[in-house]
Amino acid sequence: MVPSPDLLTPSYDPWVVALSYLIASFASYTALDLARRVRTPHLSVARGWWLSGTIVMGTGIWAMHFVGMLAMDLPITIGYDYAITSLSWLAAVAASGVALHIASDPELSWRRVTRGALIMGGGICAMHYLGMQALVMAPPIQWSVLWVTISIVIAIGASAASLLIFFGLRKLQGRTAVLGQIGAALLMGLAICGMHYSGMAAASFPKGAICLSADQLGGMGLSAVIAAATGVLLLLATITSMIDAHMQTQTALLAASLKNSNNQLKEQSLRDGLTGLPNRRMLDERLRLAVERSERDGHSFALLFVDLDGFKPVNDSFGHRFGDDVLREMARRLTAHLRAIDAVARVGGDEFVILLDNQGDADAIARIARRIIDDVSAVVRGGDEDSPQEVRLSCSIGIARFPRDGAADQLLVQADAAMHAAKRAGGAHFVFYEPHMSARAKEQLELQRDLRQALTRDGELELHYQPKISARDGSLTGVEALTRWRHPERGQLGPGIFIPVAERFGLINALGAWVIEQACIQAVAWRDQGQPLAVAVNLSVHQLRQADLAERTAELLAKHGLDPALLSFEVTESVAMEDTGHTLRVFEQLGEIGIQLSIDDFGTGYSSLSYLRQLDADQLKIDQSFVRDLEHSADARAIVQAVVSLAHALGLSVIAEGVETEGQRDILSALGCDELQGYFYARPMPASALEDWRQNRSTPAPRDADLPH
Ligand SMILES: Nc1nc2c(ncn2[C@@H]2O[C@H](COP(=O)(O)O[C@H]3[C@@H](O)[C@H](n4cnc5c(=O)[nH]c(N)nc54)O[C@@H]3COP(=O)(O)O)[C@@H](O)[C@H]2O)c(=O)[nH]1
Repeated sequence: MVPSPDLLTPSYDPWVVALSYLIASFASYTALDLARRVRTPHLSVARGWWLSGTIVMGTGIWAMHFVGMLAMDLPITIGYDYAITSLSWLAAVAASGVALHIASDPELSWRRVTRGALIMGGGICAMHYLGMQALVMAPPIQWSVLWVTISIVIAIGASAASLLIFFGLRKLQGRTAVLGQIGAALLMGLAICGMHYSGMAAASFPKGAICLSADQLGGMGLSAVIAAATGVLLLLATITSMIDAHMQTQTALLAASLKNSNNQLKEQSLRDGLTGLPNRRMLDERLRLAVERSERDGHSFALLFVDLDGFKPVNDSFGHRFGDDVLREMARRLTAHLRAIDAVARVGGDEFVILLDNQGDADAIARIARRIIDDVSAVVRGGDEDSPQEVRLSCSIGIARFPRDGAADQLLVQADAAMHAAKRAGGAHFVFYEPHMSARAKEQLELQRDLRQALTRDGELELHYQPKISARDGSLTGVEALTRWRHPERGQLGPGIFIPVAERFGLINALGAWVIEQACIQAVAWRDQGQPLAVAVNLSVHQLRQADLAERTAELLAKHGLDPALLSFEVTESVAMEDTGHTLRVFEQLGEIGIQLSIDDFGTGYSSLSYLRQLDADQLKIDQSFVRDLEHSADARAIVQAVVSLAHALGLSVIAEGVETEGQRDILSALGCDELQGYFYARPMPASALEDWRQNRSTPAPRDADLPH
């Protein structure tokens, strides 16, 4: 522009211009940072960030304007009207508030960009030209329409660009996001300054003009206000970064603790709760890796199946707490023999499997097996000071080697078969697997293969139901679901045959889940027929050890819309007494979702009274061995009497199983049993037969197919 002789010619201090650009960029950076956080799902937090962002951005644009004004040097003293200056600040803040609100929307449409840019650009212009109005000049400032238009276009264009940049930045992560944000802030600073200085170019000050507001905000006062505004910006930026650092630490802590919990859960699902040793699942994984390594490197490895001799009597006579101590001690002794590459897992009550990796030498394996037997045979001391206890156990070991003894999936069965051979030889002994031991192993393998298939097919597995009868009035109180397997070649098989196979080969949880779901479906069907009947399901120890048993059960109940009062679980006494801490927790969780719990085969194990009291059970089921002897043995009657009194004292009901005769029924009723179950009333039968039986209680129930046991 050519200077006009009628106009005052302002000059600009380049350092202050640069400072105005820095302030605009800094405000943009802080505002972008705060705006990013407005998108948090927490409403109150989002509002906080929005308010801070609004103030920072508005104040930043405003401060930039006045620093820009400070950069201008006119040959007269100038000052700004207080009220209009405050209004200009408000205009900047309001425009920023609207812009941030738009920026926090999840989607940015062109309509929104246009609206946002118009409001924000309009707000900036309002701030700028109000700010210029605060400079009350006589004669007034002359305006160039062209430059005013250019400044408005720049303001709106810069606002649109800011919104687009802001949305673009959302997709960036980490360092790239920070660099992107710095770039965007520098660009926005340039746009804001561009608007300001083109707006200034639009203003001309006539020669001889005086500033009527010279006595108001100007000179040191203006500098102080700008310094304060910039201070607010800095303060907010510092607070933001402190909060951010805190949040990042919190997030990192949370992520670490989540990872930790996940690892713990994963670890727990692979470990036996009582001994802390790997469980069957983890053993399978170790085996898979050992086979892979062996096939790749040509190494051999050995699997030792270790079964404690005489553990059950110890457990029965000394109690489960001592039994648990013994198992933990045995786990420790077995582990002591291992190298880092080996593994020992607990696969059953008193059964352990040792994997000796990279070891195929029969002599070396035999030496290790001998040492294990010697160690296991050392005395175990336990109990408390008042009643110290000590026992001496031994163990039988079966050994199978890979690849010498055949396919990887048969190894465990072969080691098991060899272990049984060691037992037959009197125990405290180890035996290497020989092919002639395979008959049982082969049968077990075939059964597990067939059972795996049966679980995926319809119709081979089915539930039979055995009625439970009220001892008081003979009414039907519920049924026990008992699984049957219609094997395509072997005919009907009883659970005594296939449940142990399912347990040994890791199929029991799938089978157990199938049983619970079928029981739910049947209970719903009976309920819908208007004849609701509570169904009791037997739980295996492996199911009880599932960390999410209660959760899965609740899901099944919800899926089928079944009232938990129509489903109950039976857990044998010996299982319930093992790993008591865990059992207590699971019983509590199941109780919380409304599942009734019965302690099955009661009297065959060794239950501590205090533990029984803590257990959240509802019923004791007297084992059929006591019922069998009732009519001839005063001891059996005394035991049943004691169990009934104990149960009732603990608030539990009592059911007797295996009732086969009228005499047994009468004695059990007289002794105070609440419910009775047995062939005297009915054998387990399919659901359809049970419906007939129900309708005609006088007709003898159909016989359960003869099952091989
Ligand atoms: N984990 C799971 N265990 C299950 C499941 N289904 C069954 N089982 C358990 O298998 C064991 C054998 O069961 P089963 O061969 O079905 O025998 C049951 C009855 O048929 C039998 N019974 C019933 N009344 C009498 C009788 O008067 N005399 C007599 N000699 N036997 C009788 O008793 C068995 C029921 O026992 P219990 O469970 O203790 O009530 C057995 O331990 C089942 O628990 C399954 O799905 N999962």
